[in-house]
Amino acid sequence: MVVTYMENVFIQIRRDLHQIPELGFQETRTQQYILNYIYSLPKERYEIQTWRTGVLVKVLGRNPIKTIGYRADIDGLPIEEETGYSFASSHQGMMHACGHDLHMSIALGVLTEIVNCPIDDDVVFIFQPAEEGPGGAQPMIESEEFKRWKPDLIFALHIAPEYPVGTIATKKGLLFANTSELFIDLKGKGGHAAYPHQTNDMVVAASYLVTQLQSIVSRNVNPLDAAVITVGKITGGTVQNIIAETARLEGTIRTLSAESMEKVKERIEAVVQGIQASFQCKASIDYGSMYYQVFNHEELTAEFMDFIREDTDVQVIECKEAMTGEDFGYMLRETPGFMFWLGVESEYGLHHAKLQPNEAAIPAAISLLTRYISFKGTR
Ligand SMILES: CC(=O)N[C@@H](CCC[C@H](N)C(=O)O)C(=O)O
Repeated sequence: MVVTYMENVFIQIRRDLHQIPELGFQETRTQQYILNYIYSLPKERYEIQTWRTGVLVKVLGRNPIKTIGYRADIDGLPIEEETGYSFASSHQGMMHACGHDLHMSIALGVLTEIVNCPIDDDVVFIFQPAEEGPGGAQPMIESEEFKRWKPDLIFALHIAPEYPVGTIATKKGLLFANTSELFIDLKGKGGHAAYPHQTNDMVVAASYLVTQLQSIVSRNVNPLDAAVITVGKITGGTVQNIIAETARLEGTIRTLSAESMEKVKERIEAVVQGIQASFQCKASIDYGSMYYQVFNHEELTAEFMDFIREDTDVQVIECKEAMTGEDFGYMLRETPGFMFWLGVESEYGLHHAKLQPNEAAIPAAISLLTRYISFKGTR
């Protein structure tokens, strides 16, 4: 494959951004990088606004009737990178392990193409903070800056390590699950490791709790209506010979339906009450941030899939829904549009310290999305 100068630019941008991952609402260096790049483009072709650590750019159409929205998320994850890249994260304990570095570089590539070759309609590029948490989409939608340029249709992509480069996967209707974070704090009575009868051990209570939580999905949720409870982190205790007075579970709940989310939460509360009674401890539950499901607009999704089938050499796959969460669901609740997976073929998956997306997906996506936006926004 011949890599052109332009392709190299956006691969380099991905690498630059990969080195500076920042957590939700702390993306100040990322924001500055995006702003600096956009300021290098011809100024008469676009308008720009910032919102917290996000950026909104309106590329002005020649004769606009509608506004097309394209959203890219910009935050990283609290993971210590293990890729061995020469351009690995320079921020200790943080990594772009969910591909938002590619999301940003692709969006900047499409933005550049549309600036250089304007279409009829306006296109708003939304660089949104805090997708991984605590959720930037909902407060961004409520902002004056977003309302000022509210799109008439909107789309977003997410990289997919399991699909080859040159593949798009999506479906009409439900694509991603409803999510809720889950934090459970346990407080018992600590003490000497040799005197367990004088204590209420929160390491033991937390262990029982994790095990009991597993029975909710297998025994309380209709097996045809999928759900997930994952406890991703447990902390508790201080040292090997002291019985732990406190423990904390951090996790996430995923359900395909809103009803199952209610049911799962009811059952978690009941199980936690049982733990309080059996271990004579106090427990508190905090659901953190919740994301609304990603539900793709029927006609726009079908049109996008047909566009790919007819107009490009990219392969389109009709995929199943996934238990991933995305706060882009809030944008789709307000504005018709869709989300899709972009194949980047990596041996290691999303949220893995060795995620290594194939960068050939960057120019391919820039080309495809530029053509799609031109098709939607040119009369
Ligand atoms: C695409 C993706 O991986 N999204 C995240 C969204 C996280 C939502 C929230 N922090 C939670 O954990 O519930 C995901 O983990 O699916």
